[in-house]
This record gives sequence, C-alpha cells and structure tokens, in this order.
Amino acid sequence: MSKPIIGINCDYKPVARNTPAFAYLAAGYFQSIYNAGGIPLVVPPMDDPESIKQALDHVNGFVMIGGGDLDPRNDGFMLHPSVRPMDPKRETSDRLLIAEIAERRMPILGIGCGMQLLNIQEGGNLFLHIKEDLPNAVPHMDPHDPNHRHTLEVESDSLVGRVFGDGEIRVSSRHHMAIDEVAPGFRVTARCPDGVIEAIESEMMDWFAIGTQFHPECAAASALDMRIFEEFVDGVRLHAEQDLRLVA
Ligand SMILES: N[C@@H](CCC(=O)NCCCC(=O)O)C(=O)O
Repeated sequence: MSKPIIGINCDYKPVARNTPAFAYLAAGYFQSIYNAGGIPLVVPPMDDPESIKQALDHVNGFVMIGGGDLDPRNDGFMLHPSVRPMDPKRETSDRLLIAEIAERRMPILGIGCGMQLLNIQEGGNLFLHIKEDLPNAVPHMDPHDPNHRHTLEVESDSLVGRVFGDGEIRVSSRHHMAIDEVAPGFRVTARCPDGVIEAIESEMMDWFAIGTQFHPECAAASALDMRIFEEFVDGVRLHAEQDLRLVA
C-alpha cells in the first residue's frame, strides 16, 4: 500500500480585537505522523455532519489532538471552577468526528483531550480536577514547564507495553482532568504510579483504537514516544490493506 493518510483535527481560536480567527495545531502532531510513514491531513473544525463524513472518506485513520478542556455540561455534568472549556467551534467538530470515527470503527489515536473524548464517546467519564478528585496524585502539569514529565507503568501485553518495554519510563504530561471510568470495550494499558490512567486501548477485534493522556508528539519526545506513532501508522496501514483485500 502507498502511505496511509491520517486525518488530524486542530484547535481553534476565535477572532480577537487585533487578530483573525485561527485554526492551528502543534507541529509535533503532523510531523510525528509524517516521520512514522503516514501522510497527515488536517481537518479544520466543521459543524456539518455530512462534511465530516465526506472528509473521513478520504483518510485511513485519525489522530485526535490535545487541547483545552471538554465542557462537562455537554455530558450532563456541572461546570467545575477549574475547567477552561475549549472553543465550542472545536468541541462541536471534535464530537462529530469522534462519533463518526467510532461508527466506522476507524483506527484512532487519541492524545490528551483526544483520549478523554474517545473515552466519553464510548460511555466512560472523567475526573474534572485531579487535584480535588485524586488529592494524593503527583503533579500532572506545570504551567511553567511545558515539558513537565512523570513516570509511567505499562501493561506489557499492550501497544504502549511493546513500545516502552521494561525500565523507567518518563512521559510528557499536561493535564488536570483524567479518565475515571473506562469506556466499555477498552482497557487501561498504562498508569502513572499514583494511579492516574495514562493510556487505554480497545479490546474489540474490529477496532484499532488507542489513547494516551501523555504527549508522545511533544517537542521533547523520546525515540520511544516516536514508536507510538510508528505502531499506530503501521496499524492503520495493516487495517487499510485488510479493507482492500475485503473489497477485492
Ligand atoms: N485539557 C485537558 C486535556 C489535556 C490536554 O489535551 N493537554 C494538552 C494541552 C494543550 C496542548 O499542548 O495540546 C486536561 O487538562 O485534562
């Protein structure tokens, strides 16, 4: 197969007094896909389900990027004082994307709030503020250090387990929310030693879906972080080749 095409959503900043509205994403997201042998295709925020479906017709897999907070009111919860909702234009588009990706069982890598949205979409839920919900947790973000890291414990029989193997693992962490109840059909494959969930993956035979709370795309990513993208792009390629054989 030629290179798999991997869709990526992006963030959105509305027009301000002296600046136009922007759609943007950290370069690490598309660069990591490109370096792993995929072709990144950025999908800007859209609010029309048919446009979302047509865009997804042109990609083999999807990466849901990190960003601000998902608005808990969209899932029937109260707004928490610590929650800084992402722009509604982005969240509306992300929720349309994740619903269609789930419907199609399209291969997906959710990162940060992308993993949180995957978990919510499939019936799980979130802690809205680690500091309150898990007071004994270690810091999972440092406003003064974008490269804040913490250690990780992985399940060996998982994608992150294959990638990181044994030995001490330190990953980039920038979050104050976290998965509480894991969605049905998914399992936890990595935790911070304080118990905070740091990776999930699908147990369903028909869906290659993984999520990381940590950021393997970050500027300080290690070679092992990069392997997450290589495993994902290889999985997307395999899935696409299987699809081609089915229709042949
Ligand atoms: N905002 C949520 C999700 C965490 C997340 O996606 N962090 C990324 C920060 C922005 C970026 O660098 O892309 C939370 O805090 O839990």
